[in-house]
Amino acid sequence: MSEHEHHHGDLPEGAQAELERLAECLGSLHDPATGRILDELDADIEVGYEDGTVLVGISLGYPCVSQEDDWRERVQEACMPTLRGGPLGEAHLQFELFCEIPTTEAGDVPEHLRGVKNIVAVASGKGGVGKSTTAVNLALALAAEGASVGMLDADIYGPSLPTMLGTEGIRPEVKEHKFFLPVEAHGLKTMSLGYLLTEDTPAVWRGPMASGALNQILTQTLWCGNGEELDYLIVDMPPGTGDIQLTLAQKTHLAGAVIVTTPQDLALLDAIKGVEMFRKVSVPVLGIVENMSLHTCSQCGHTEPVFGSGGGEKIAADYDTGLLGQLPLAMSIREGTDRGLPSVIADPESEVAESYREIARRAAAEIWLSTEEGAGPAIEIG
Ligand SMILES: Nc1ncnc2c1ncn2[C@@H]1O[C@H](COP(=O)(O)OP(=O)(O)OP(=O)(O)O)[C@@H](O)[C@H]1O
Repeated sequence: MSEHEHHHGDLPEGAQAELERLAECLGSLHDPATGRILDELDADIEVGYEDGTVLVGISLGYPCVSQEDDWRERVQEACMPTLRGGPLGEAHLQFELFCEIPTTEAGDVPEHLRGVKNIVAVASGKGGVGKSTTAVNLALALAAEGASVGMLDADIYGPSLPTMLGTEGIRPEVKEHKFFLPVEAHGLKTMSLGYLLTEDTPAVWRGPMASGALNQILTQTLWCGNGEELDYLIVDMPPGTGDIQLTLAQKTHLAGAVIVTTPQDLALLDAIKGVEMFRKVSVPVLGIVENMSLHTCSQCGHTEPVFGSGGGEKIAADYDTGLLGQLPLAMSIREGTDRGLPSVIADPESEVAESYREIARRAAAEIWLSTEEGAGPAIEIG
């Protein structure tokens, strides 16, 4: 992410006070991902003046490049009434949005995880609810919003990442006889048990071998070489809330967890177990994603809640967490992951892709809130 520039210029008379008023107006802008105003956030607001141009910069703690035009419009709207008729009334307004991704402090970070700023688990109480599909689209959406992202497929029962990203058959390179190098795909750094287990691995061996192999890829994947950083590492957890999941949650120094559920009652009960599991190990639950919540008939366009409605919202309220978003049961979502092109990259302009990006911004904004609680905004004028 780019560094802030500092702007100085010869200020017309009365301009300093004008810039201060502008900064004040900007502080009351609403941030859609957190639902708070900038004054309540640890957002940096910079207001400057140079050669007939008023320069405004806002820096947020989650990736959101797709939102720059929207912010520009709102900044213009907020500033114009103040500027009009004042000493800077003739000035142009130039706006830039910055994203500065915070780091979740994780105590003693092992060598292979150094440089990974935030590890996020995507979990579900039971299998088949679309956890892996959500995880891969979330990872791609964070990357589309400007973050550097890795994805670890820790689903020992059915590693699906290679299929979802079209990387089947690739074997990770090994560095210094010690580390696996992640496999790059669609801008993500990825690692999966699927790269290590072959089709010939006998089914009876899969369980025990898989947990050994999982331990190996957890401790031996070199996510960041040469001083690079990774903003987010998304971990696709094995489904369920048993010992494996609990150990994994404890071992991976998580910044937070996203729980995926369908609106069916049973899946919801399982989702509650998921929320409780992460609470037990003090991992913040970033929110709930309700998957397959509506079905749009491809024939007539009619939309209906096949598995019931409002469930995700209810757990979110009952368990003091947020509903990050809802995804419809859509053929395009399944087809995308089946052919190695998840919705976010197959059709970035689609409503589904926008839903995933919104979920990504909200989840990342929750991490920002949990790392910066109570810090307050920094305002620079000059
Ligand atoms: N919103 C959706 N609409 C249509 N199909 C979906 C949707 N979400 C997921 N699917 C499909 O449902 C199937 C199961 O999804 P996925 O593998 O993501 O679930 P999972 O919860 O990770 O399962 P597992 O427990 O096997 O790991 C896949 O074929 C996937 O393409």
